[in-house]
Amino acid sequence: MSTDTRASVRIADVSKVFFAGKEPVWALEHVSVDIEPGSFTCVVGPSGCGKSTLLRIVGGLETATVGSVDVQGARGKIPAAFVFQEHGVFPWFTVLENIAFGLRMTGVGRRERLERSRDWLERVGLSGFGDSYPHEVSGGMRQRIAIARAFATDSPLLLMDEPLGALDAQTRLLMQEELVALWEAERKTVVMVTHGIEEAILLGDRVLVMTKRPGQIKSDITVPFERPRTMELERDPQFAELRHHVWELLRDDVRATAEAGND
Ligand SMILES: Nc1ncnc2c1ncn2[C@@H]1O[C@H](COP(=O)(O)OP(=O)(O)OP(=O)(O)O)[C@@H](O)[C@H]1O
Repeated sequence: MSTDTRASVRIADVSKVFFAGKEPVWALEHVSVDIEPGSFTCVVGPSGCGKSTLLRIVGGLETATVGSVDVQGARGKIPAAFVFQEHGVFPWFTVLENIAFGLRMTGVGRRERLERSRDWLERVGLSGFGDSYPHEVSGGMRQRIAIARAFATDSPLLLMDEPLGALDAQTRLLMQEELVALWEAERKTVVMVTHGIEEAILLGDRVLVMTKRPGQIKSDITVPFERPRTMELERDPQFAELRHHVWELLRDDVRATAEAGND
């Protein structure tokens, strides 16, 4: 494995304020996290606590008001590849062209682009759909395209914002297993925002639990389960215990957020 596939992230005392309406909105306050190369970090927290903002700051789509983010090892042209919940694929490109898009942006030649994209097409189970357009495939398949595109780039850092959030419950379960297997084969550095506690524990090496807004890191949990992991893990009593622990950490802040009507 080349060292290109690994990136580390140092988030140092990051705070973020938005000035959009009458009042400034503090989205994040004093967030410090070190992310190890090749690790899978999941971020959970109440709605509107600043999870996406944190991810966007790490990926350079937003700037921190205070503090800094340092990404090491991201030497390619695309320092971080994003996967969003929806609208992550271009409707005017075929499935194969969508996967190849990230490679095109990094200047990979046509032949290699096609080769790598076809490989990824197969790895995400879409071999027969290379020439289809996104509207011709299911929502689950569209997310597979977005995930394949992110993995196919040379970016050593993948930032995923609720990548499975728009899928129906059963497709989501299947995709969780697929995602964990893909990642275990690649070991890129991943930071993933999710509302799913089970998902975070199944996929992550580590779960960062955030407080309500302004988001702070309330707890930094190391997930103790061996890899490779499958859904079977959910039957482990230790899994249930950890899920309960994370929910206990979240419950009051989730309730307070809901009662305040924050989104
Ligand atoms: N560009 C922006 N301008 C103004 N306010 C913003 C902007 N982006 C985010 N916010 C506000 O910052 C806060 C944090 O938003 P963010 O989307 O990061 O939360 P989140 O935890 O990802 O939410 P959710 O779980 O609901 O997706 C929210 O109150 C949001 O309204």
